Amino acid sequence: EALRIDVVTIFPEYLAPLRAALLGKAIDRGLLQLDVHDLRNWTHDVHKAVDDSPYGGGPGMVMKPQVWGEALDEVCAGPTPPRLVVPTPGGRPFTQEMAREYAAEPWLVFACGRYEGIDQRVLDHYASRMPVDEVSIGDYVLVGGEVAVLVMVEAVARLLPGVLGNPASAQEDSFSDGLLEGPCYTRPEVWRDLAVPDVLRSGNHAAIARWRRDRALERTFHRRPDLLAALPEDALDRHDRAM
Ligand SMILES: Nc1c(O)cccc1[N+](=O)[O-]
Repeated sequence: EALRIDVVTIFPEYLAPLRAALLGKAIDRGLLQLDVHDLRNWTHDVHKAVDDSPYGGGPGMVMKPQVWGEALDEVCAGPTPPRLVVPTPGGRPFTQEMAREYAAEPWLVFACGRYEGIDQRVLDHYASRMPVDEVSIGDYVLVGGEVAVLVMVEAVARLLPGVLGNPASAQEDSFSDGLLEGPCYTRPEVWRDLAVPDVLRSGNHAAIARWRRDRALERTFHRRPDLLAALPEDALDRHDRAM
């Protein structure tokens, strides 16, 4: 059963890249189904208003509950409800583990908020009818949720059987040891006076594995010490610790 994805947004054209390249082919092959809906289709005024000023004052505008209610009632209609995913800076961090969870779902609906966000009552109302996840892809300020949906759909779709040539699980293993990927090289042996590290051309597979792990530990230590701290006690051997 192909994963079904619906996206509701005021900028449907922002989701066009999902129909290009690898993901476009996966859609053509029926590995996933993507439908993008313009939220303004559920407005009834001449200005197609989707937002209004915030109760309590403050800058910016808030997206109106009525419009979202009519849109999601229609988009989420079906015998079994979807999982509703709302990208927002105040959400739970999106992780590879969540991508795996989502790839196992039959139906995901993404609600893209703009402005200061969607009236909270929309999330509260739908939480009584289906799972609602408020999810963040990172601690920086975007203009809306559309780009976050591109990120999440790519991370999820690549896990679906048949989407990638070689099964994604192999690449995911690079995360499974909890370290960052180290440097990689290919031909030529020397490029602009920079040579490939000798060990990688030595054919000594034990030395190569050791060198690669050392580079991964070094990089993780310098760029993501939080990942090192999160490693299980027995993940690092004596040599690792001496790095
Ligand atoms: N960070 C952010 C935002 O500023 C607006 C919408 C969604 C997100 N996010 O998913 O991380």
